[in-house]
Amino acid sequence: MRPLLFEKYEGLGNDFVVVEGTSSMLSTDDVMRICDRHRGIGADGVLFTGVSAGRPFMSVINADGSTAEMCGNGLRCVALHLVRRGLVDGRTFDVDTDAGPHAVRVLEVAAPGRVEVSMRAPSLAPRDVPARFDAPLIDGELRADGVVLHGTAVSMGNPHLVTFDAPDAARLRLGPMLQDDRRFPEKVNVGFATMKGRGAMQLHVYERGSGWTQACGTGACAAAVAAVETGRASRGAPIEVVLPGGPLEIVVGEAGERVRMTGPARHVFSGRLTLPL
Ligand SMILES: N[C@@H](CCC[C@H](N)C(=O)O)C(=O)O
Repeated sequence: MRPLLFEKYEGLGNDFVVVEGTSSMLSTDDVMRICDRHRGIGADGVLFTGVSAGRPFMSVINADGSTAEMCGNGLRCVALHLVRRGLVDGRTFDVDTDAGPHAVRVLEVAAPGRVEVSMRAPSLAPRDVPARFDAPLIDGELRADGVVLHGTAVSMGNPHLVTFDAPDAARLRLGPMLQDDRRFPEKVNVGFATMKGRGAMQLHVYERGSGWTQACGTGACAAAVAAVETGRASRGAPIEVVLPGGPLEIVVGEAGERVRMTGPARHVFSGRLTLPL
């Protein structure tokens, strides 16, 4: 029997159990049980954080126990946690992730907290996504379950496929099918976007390892990048991405530049549990 101290955070309803330490502290089974919404705490994933050799870090394990390279909403929560706990000096610092360092700025600590993240530069190169296509997939034709739709494949450090023309009625079955498409060898987060003018869109994301979520930060960035790449939105101008859990503000920089994401992060409660659950 082992005690575990944890914190519950959420960003637009994308919710996480945050643990100070490294991912080796918990087994895959522990993570799955902790994230179970009926028999555990309930979360879309577990985030591990702390400061190692003077550098803040975050690692991400999805609710099904799989590892993710990056999590946008999670990074806002971790940034808030590091400031609340006094583990960093000031409110502007870098956090190391499996997708590289990301600069964060905690704008507001009191609820509802607000954090700006300089996300890494997106890549559409198939080897980066990764995806088995000969060239970047930009509004490329896809077929799934008899439906013809168009998709753009984007890496935000983790893999995303964004479509703007999937019929609403087909979304629930297309999400899991596209996620398991063998052209995405590491699976893919699938975003279903609808433009609302050039500066706004609605987005639903079927995430790797946690299914349909209230919000996905990297998914919102990938959708904004896809909108810019396909001429639906403009570079350098804020794009409001409205997810089921609420809006994120995304700005896509010039090609090769980073994407800026700004949104809320909230501490929900602190807890202690005894493992194994
Ligand atoms: N919800 C996250 C993304 C979490 C990781 C994702 N499920 C994956 O496996 O890539 C976000 O806010 O970005």
